[in-house]
Amino acid sequence: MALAVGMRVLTRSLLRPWVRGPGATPGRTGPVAGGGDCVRCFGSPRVLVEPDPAAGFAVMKMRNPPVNSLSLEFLTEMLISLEKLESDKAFHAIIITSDCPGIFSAGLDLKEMCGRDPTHYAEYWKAVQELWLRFYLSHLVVISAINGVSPAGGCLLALSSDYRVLADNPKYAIGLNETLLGIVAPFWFKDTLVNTVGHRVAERALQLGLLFPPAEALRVGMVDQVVPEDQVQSAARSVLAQWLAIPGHARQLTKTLMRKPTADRLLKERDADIQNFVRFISRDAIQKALRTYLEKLKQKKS
Ligand SMILES: CCCCCCCCCCC/C=C/C(=O)SCCNC(=O)CCNC(=O)[C@H](O)C(C)(C)COP(=O)(O)OP(=O)(O)OC[C@H]1O[C@@H](n2cnc3c(N)ncnc32)[C@H](O)[C@@H]1OP(=O)(O)O
Repeated sequence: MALAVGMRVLTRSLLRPWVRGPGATPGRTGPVAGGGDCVRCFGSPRVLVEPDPAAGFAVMKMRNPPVNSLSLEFLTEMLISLEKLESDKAFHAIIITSDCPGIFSAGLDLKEMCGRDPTHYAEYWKAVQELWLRFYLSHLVVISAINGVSPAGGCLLALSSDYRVLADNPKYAIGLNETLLGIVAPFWFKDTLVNTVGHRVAERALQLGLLFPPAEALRVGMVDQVVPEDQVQSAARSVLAQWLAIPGHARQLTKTLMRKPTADRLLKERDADIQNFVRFISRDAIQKALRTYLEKLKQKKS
């Protein structure tokens, strides 16, 4: 409920054309982060959407610096952008990528899960569930152009797409590393991983909290392609052509056939999953583990 209200408010206030200033209207030319012009860009403070309706796709750029951590606001903005693209018949695909150098997404925002009250935890978890459900089941082709490190929730986001292209940089590790934080990946994170890499690889990766560098990620099937860093976006665009050449209804029904049983499990147990999360994350020991982890991240700098 709170998420629905939050989304309505954000839809009105944030989903505006990228063009700034008085009289800005959708469809005008405006500045793109990093220079150049962008025709018909739109978005919100944390999500820039560069549509190419003639080609049938849009690039969704995450820009929640410094690390694209998935805060409640950021999740909500991503959902709104996705919804907008899904409801426009001009779009058949999206490429999701990052605008933060070296980071695809640092995963769930630890500050949303630390030192807050149970109502907040419940609202946050509902938004995390929603993001996964919407991306995992989207009728659009979703390609991840992974141009940075992507632990935990960042990896989940990538795993929710239909195809993953990873930049070949040894720093760009990807995986569900929750156990390293002293927390547990919920069953739908686990199921998404199992569906991608198989049971044995997932079992080992989850227990050890493995973060796979590119060559390893490709070997175990966590990503579909590894390319030189400067070719991630072009490789994602190239592969999209293959996906878009398939009759849309057949591809969509097949995607649903493959993914619905996994999504249904969460849909059936959604409230219980929220309660589990709130109980788990509220435990003193878990709060302590998260605080220690955040502290370690800070100390790493000094
Ligand atoms: C019985 C079963 C019940 C199950 C119930 C459910 C249980 C809970 C499930 C929860 C699932 C959780 C999923 C997650 O996604 S948890 C998040 C995991 N993410 C990570 O481990 C990544 C942490 N970050 C890093 O490793 C590095 O920051 C990174 C490699 C991404 C970038 O390094 P870099 O050196 O470039 O940047 P800094 O480390 O200096 O970070 C810059 C600032 O950003 C802050 N930061 C980083 N990551 C996060 C984050 N995930 N959330 C919030 N904030 C983050 C970092 O602290 C720095 O902040 P300051 O500038 O203020 O110091």
